[in-house]
Amino acid sequence: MVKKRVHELAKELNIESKEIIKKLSQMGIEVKSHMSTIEDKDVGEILRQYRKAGQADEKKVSERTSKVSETRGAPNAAAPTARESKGDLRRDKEKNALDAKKTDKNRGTQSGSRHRTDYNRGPGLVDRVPSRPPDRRFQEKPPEKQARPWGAPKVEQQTKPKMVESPPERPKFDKPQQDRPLQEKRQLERPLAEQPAMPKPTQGRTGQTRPQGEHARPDRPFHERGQGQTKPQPQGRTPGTAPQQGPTPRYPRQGGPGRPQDQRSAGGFRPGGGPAVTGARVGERGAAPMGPSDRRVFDRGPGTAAKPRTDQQAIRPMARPDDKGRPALLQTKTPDKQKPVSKPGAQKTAKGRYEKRSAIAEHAEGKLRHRTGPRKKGPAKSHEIKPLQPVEKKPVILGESTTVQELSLKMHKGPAELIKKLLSMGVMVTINQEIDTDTALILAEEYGYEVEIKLPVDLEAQLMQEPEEDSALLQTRPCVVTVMGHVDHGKTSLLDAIRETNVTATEAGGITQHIGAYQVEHNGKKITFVDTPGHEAFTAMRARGAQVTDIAILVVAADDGVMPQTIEAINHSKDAKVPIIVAINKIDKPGANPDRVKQELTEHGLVAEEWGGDTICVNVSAIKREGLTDLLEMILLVAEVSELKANQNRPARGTVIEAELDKARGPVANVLVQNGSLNIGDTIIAGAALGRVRAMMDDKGRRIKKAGPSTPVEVIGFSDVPLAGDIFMAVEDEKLARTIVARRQTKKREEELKTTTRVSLEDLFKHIQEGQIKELGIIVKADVQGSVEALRQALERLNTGEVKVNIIHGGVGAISETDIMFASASNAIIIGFNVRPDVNARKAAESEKVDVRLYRVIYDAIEDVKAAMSGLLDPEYKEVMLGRAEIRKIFRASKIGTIAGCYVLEGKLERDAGVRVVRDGIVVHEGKLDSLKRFKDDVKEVVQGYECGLALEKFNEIKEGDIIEAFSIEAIKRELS
Ligand SMILES: Nc1nc2c(ncn2[C@@H]2O[C@H](COP(=O)(O)OP(=O)(O)OP(=O)(O)O)[C@@H](O)[C@H]2O)c(=O)[nH]1
Repeated sequence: MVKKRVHELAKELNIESKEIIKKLSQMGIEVKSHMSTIEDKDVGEILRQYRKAGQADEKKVSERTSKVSETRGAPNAAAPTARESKGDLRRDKEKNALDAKKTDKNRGTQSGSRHRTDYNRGPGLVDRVPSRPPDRRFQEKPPEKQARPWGAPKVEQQTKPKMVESPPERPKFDKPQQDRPLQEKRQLERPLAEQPAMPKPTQGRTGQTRPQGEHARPDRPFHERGQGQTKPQPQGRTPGTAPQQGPTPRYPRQGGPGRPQDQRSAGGFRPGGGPAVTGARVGERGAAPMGPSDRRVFDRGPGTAAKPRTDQQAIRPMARPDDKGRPALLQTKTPDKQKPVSKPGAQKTAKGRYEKRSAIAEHAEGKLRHRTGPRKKGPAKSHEIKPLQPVEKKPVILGESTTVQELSLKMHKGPAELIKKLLSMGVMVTINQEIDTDTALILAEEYGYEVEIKLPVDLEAQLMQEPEEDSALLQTRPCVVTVMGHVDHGKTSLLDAIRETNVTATEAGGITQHIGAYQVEHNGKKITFVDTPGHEAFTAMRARGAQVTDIAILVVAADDGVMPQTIEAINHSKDAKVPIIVAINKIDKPGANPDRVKQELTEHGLVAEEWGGDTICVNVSAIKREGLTDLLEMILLVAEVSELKANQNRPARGTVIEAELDKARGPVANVLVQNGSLNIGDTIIAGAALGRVRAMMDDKGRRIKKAGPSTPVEVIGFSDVPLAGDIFMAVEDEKLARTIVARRQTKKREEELKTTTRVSLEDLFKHIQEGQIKELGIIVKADVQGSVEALRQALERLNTGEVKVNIIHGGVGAISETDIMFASASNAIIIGFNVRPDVNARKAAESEKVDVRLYRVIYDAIEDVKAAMSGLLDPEYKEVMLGRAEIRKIFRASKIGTIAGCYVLEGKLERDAGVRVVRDGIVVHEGKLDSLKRFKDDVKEVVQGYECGLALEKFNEIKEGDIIEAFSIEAIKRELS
C-alpha cells in the first residue's frame, strides 16, 4: 500500500501541510517537507484527532445555524443538522469551515482554515494548534480592508450575541425598515471620500480572545477602538479619515485583493454564480442568483434587519442638482455637524463636477445650453465648459499702406488667397508688395471685416503746423512783389530800372533763366521783388504751397498789348488772390497805346481805376526810367492796405526761390524768408534737403548773420539741392527734421518711379491720347549720312495735328551712350538704321528705359512710327537679345566654308537663334547659324565665357573682331489701348 504524503493528508483534511508537519512534530515524528511520507498509523492518529475536532465543530455550527434560522424566522433548510451522513466527512468539514469563515469575516479576520476558526472559538480548541498564532496580517490591516463584504450574512452576529460587548446597542442593527432612512441619510450626508468602501468589523473583534484594548490605540478616536465597534456604523466612522483614493466601488467586492479564494467562495454570495451556502439563504427570501443590482434590493429588503449600512455605502447616490425634489434620504445636503472633515465648498465642488459632466455630455450631444441664471461663484466655475461663442472678427486696422503679408496676418487669411483675390480684382501684387489703403479696404470688406484706418502720426503736418501768432509780436514787414508778363515785355528791364542795376547784361542771350529776388528801398520802406521766368514757376511754387508774393506786377508792353502769357499771368494772380498792379511798359515806343492795353485788360476782368475799376495801372518806361516812382508808390500803397505783418522773433519759414549746386560752395539756395528770422547755425529743412546755415548773403552779395521777414538771402549749408518752390523752415528738433527728410526722400523716389514715363513707340499712342505727349522726339542714327537724311525727311512728314515729330539729333555710326543720355534727357526715342548700340549704350538704354528701334529697311522704320502715332503699331513680336560673341579667329574649310572661332562675351549663343554680324557698330549681315560646335561636337548652346566655332548660313564674309549677336523673336501679347 502506498504511503500518504504530508500534502495529501493535508489536502484530505483541508488544512495546510505545515499544520500536519507541526502536528507530526508534536507527535514526535519528524518529517522534512510536505513531500515526506507518513506511516499509516500516524495518518490514522492524525485523522482521528481531526475527526474528533470536526465533530465538536459540527455540533457548534449546528447550534449557531439553528439560532440564525430562528432569528430570521425562516426555516433553516440548509442547516448542517440535516446532514447525518458521517461518511461525507470532507463536505462536513468544508461546511464547518465556511461557517467558521463567515464568523471570522464578521470579526474582521481572514482566517481561511478550520484551524483558525477553532483557534477563535475557545480555549479548548487552542490546544490542538498551540503553535499557530492568529494571522496578524489581516487583523492589522486598515479598517477598509477588514470590512465585511457586502452581502455577507450577519448570521454570526445574530447567533453569537454573547460576544457583543454592548448588547443594548444591538437592536440598532435590528431596527425596522422605517428607521433605516435616518441611517441612510447619515450615510449619504457623509462625504464620499470619508466613507470606507467596506463596513468596519464590529462583531468580529468582540469575538476574539484578544483583549479589546490590544488593538485600540490611545490616540485614536474612541469609535475606532473596541468600544466603538458596538456603535452603529454611521456614527462609528472615523471623522477625518483619509479620503479614499480612487473611485469608490459601487458595490463591495466579495473577494477583495489579498483575500484567499476559498474565503471568497465562502462569502455567501456569488455574483452570477451558483448559490453558495448563504446563497441558499438568499434563495429562501425569493432571490435567485443575483447581479449587483439585485444585491441592493436584497440588502434593503425587510429581511435584512441585521444589515447595517453596507448598501448605502456601496450604492451611494451621487449628488444631483435635482435633489431638491427627492426624498431627504437621497439628498446630498449635509448638516455641518455631520461632515466634520468636509472642506468649505466641497458641496459646490461636487456639484460643479456634476455640471462639468453634464456640460461634457451636452456638448457631445451637440446640445449646448446657455445658462440663463446667474453664474455661481466657487471652485466649480473653473471646471465649467462654456458654450462655444461665435468667433468675432476683429476690425482690421489699416495704416497708410500695408503689404499683402501684413494684411493676411490681420485677416487670418493666407497670402496666396489674398493675392488670388486681388488678382480677380485686377490688382497684381506680390506678397511683400504694398497695397494702398483703398485696395486694402475693399479687400477686407470682401471678407467681411470691418476696417479701421489709423494713420500714423503725421510728423509732416506736425512740423508744418504754423504756431499761433501773438498779434502783439507782429511787426510790419516789407511786401513781396512778383513781376509777371509776356515774353520780352520788359520785366527784367523794369526790375533793372528799379534796382538801378543792369542784370540783363549778365544774362546769356538776354533771357532770364533763373529766379532772382531783390530788395529795394523807397521812401524808407523796403520792397522785395521776385523775378520769375514765367508763370510756370509761379504755378509750381503755389503747387508746393508757397504763397510767395503779396503783390503781382503785370508787365504789358504798350506797343504789344495783352498777349497769351499775359492772360495766363492774370489768371494765376487771380487764382492766388494776389492784388495786381499793371505796369504798361515801353510807353516810350512810338506804337505804344496804353489805352488799348487797358481796353484789352478789361476783357480779362481788370478795369483800370481811371475807368472806374480797382486795378492800378501805371505807365512806365524801363528804358527811360519813367513812371518808376509812381509804380513804387503804388506798390507801397497796396502793401499798406494789405497790412502785411510778421513775427521776426520766431524760427524762420519761407520759400526757396532758386537753388543750384555750386562747385565751390556746394548746394546754394536763394530763399525768401517770409516769417521769423533766419540765423547762422540754424538747422533748416527744405523739401528733401536738410542743412545747417553756414553762411548767408543778401541780394547784393553781402554776408549777413540774420535775415528777417520778406528778406531774400542766399543760403549755404544744405546737404542737398532743394527744389525751387520748396518751403524751408528752421527747426529746433534736428532729430525730427532728419526723420521727416528721410521720409520725404523715400516718397520722392517712389514718386519719381511712378511718374517717370518714357516715351516709346509701343505706348506712344496712349500718351498722345492722354495728352502727355505733343511732340515725339526722335534721334536718328544710321550707317551713312544719306540714310539719316532720308529718315529725317520721311519721319518729319508724319506730323499730325495731335503730335509733331521732332528729329532732335541725327548722326552716323553706332548708337552710343551719349545718344542714349540725350534721348533720355529729351524723352526721345532712337531709331537706328543698319547700326547697333554698343555695350555701354545698351546698358544705358536699359537703365534709362530709352526705346531703341533698329531697322534694316527705312520703310519699316517709317511705318512703325506712323503706326505708333496712330495707335496701330502692332507689337506682336519683339526681338529678345540672347547674347554676343566676338570672332577671334577665322578658319576656312573648303567643304564647310568660313568657320568663326568665337568667344561668347555675354549671354549665350543658341543653335537655332537668329544671328546678326555687327562690324564697328554696323550690321553687315542678319541670318541664321549653319553650325555651332564646341571642339568637334555639335552643341545646342554656348554660354558666356566659353569658346565655340560657328558657321553662318549663306554668309562667309566675316572678319576677326566682328560681333555675332544672337537673338530670338518672341511673340508678345497685344494690350488693348
Ligand atoms: N523801348 C523800350 N524797350 C524796352 C523797354 N523795356 C524793355 N525793353 C526792351 O525789351 C526787350 C526785352 O526786355 P526784357 O527785360 O528782357 O524783357 P523780359 O520780359 O524780361 O523778357 P524775358 O526775360 O525773356 O521774359 C529788351 O531788348 C529791352 O531793351 C522799354 O521801356 N522801352
